[in-house]
Amino acid sequence: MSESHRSEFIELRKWLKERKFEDTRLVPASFPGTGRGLMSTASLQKLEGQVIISLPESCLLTTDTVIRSSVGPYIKKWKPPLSPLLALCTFLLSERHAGSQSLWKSYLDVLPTSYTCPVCLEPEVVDLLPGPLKAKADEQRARVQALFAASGGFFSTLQPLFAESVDSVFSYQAFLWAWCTVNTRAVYLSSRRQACLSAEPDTCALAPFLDLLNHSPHVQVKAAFNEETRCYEIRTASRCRKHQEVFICYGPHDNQRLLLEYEMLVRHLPTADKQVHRKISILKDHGFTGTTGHLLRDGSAHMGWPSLTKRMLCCWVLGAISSKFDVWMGRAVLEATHGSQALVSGNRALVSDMKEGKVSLMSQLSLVEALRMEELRILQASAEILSSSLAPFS
Ligand SMILES: C[S@@+](CC[C@H](N)C(=O)[O-])C[C@H]1O[C@@H](n2cnc3c(N)ncnc32)[C@H](O)[C@@H]1O
Repeated sequence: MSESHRSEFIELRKWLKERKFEDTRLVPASFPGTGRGLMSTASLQKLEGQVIISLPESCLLTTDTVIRSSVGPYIKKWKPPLSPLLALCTFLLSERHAGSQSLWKSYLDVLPTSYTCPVCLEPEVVDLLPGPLKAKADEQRARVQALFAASGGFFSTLQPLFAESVDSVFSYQAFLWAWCTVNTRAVYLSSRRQACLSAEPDTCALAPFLDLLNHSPHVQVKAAFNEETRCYEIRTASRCRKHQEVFICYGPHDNQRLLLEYEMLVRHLPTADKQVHRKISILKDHGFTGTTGHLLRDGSAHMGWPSLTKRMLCCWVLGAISSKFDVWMGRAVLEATHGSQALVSGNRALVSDMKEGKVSLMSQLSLVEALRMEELRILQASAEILSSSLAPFS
């Protein structure tokens, strides 16, 4: 359903037009599976390298924008220098506080008000995440908390800019919102270097409107800043029909997207595999040490949440069963896969029970439930593949 009639999107269009961006081929819309995204109003034919969106430099929010703004002089003075990420977060919070006075109001008004990034989840929800994701969530939370704690001194220097206490403008909750905004929405720009910022890579830019594009692993895109047109351009090699959602591919760096990648690995199992030895060596790198006993111990339910990576790599190896080694490894992994399915089903049931008791955590628990469902489907698919691969040997 198109959302272009909503007042915030009408304002955003005006704002973009003032900055020389006009595009009638893409409109904001809400989709049943992916939520808010961009819909094509015309058929986008498969044309190698066709530009689907071209956003002028003036619309991009980069550290240049930050340095030129009211917080710029404070950033320039602060030692040791701020990281580019902290500079962007500071700007977002300062502009959000400025409200209707902000030049970026039209963009800020369409940003999500809350996020379900692992760092925002309640600890009791994080505990329900699959093991590897929980470890990443814990690490991410520690990193963000440390960054916030280390930034208090700088935030206090900004007091002359605000009528209210900087503690409320730059509260931890506000900081989390800004951090998640940058982390979930920024596009990659080739590195620049601001003399007044730390040497960490300065590669993030917020790209209003363009950042409404959702991810699909099934499309091929190229995204880059075009030095000639001075626009950030996305080119696609994928077809999109009229009134359908237009996707881009965010790449391999997004945690949740990694699950989707595993699914693709299952679907694209090779029928004949010439690289089985190489794959076995990869398996070993991932903890399968090469004897049945080790494999069972490592891959069975005893270890809690067996890593999906290991399981998927096993399936990959078993795309061609060429030796006895493959057969016993396959059987052991199949057994472990069945054990994991039971564990994942149990965890999912636990999440469903919790949802009934904790209405306030509903959206967070729904996310965990979706992840667990995904995990279950992957395990079921793995078990099916393994069973059929092993059938000739039983
Ligand atoms: C760059 S924004 C894309 C626009 C976003 N949906 C919005 O409403 O502002 C990235 C965020 O969109 C959501 N997203 C992107 N691709 C998705 C997908 N395929 N399915 C569900 N949510 C998706 C995730 O919350 C992600 O953090």
